[in-house]
Amino acid sequence: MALLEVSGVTVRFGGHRALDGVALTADAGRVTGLIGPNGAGKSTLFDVVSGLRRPNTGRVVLRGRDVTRFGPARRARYGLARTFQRLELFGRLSVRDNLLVAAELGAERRHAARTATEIVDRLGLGEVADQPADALPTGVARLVEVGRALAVSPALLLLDEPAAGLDAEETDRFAVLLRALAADGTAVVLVEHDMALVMHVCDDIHVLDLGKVIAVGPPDVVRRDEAVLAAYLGDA
Ligand SMILES: Nc1ncnc2c1ncn2[C@@H]1O[C@H](COP(=O)(O)OP(=O)(O)OP(=O)(O)O)[C@@H](O)[C@H]1O
Repeated sequence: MALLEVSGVTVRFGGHRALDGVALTADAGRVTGLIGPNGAGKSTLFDVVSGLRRPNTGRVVLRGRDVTRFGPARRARYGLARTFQRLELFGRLSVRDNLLVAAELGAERRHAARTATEIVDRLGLGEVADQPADALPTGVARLVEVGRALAVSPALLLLDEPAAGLDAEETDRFAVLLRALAADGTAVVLVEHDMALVMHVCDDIHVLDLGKVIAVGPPDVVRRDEAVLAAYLGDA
């Protein structure tokens, strides 16, 4: 059984179907890409999976449990964590304290300080650990945002455009981190516009266009799919 199984999800905003019968699965130990042109419905699907938006139809099953009616906090207790496109850091708190606050929400809150230190090391944030978050360049702030999600040791990690603002070297390091997280058994779902990164790190990719899944498969298959090429050319 997949760690995350989304089926038949429809979300309507007035007369507009932002999602239309969407299915998505994500497995432990794999990086699953979720791509598509602007407005395809990626963030809306993340909102449905994380419990911020109730779908009009469809189900979200996490670790075998139907969580469709659960709110975000209850889903977090089932092992779900996410990052947002818009950064959600506490600007005046240091990087370490941002991580600490997040770690104190997790099951291992007694070891929060140790967890924060481990994440500082893992993400290479040592030099900025004592700086306030609002003094950070965007790329580094995004890494801290990922660190906050990691602080609760999630089974399912949803990342919404985590590489936006990273330079080439930071992106390479980030790719290594994503593969390491998967190797540790995390199910990672990645929404990302950096296609080179997506094609490099993902095991499987779901492609959304205008609220529908138009292709699913490994990178080599998806990148040659005619419907996918047409959707992206239409966006250009
Ligand atoms: N709160 C809302 N009210 C009305 N329409 C919305 C709302 N949120 C999203 N939409 C619409 O739903 C569609 C899907 O939006 P969504 O943000 O999920 O796309 P996306 O794939 O994440 O796009 P991007 O890559 O630009 O972030 C778009 O047409 C968008 O305008």
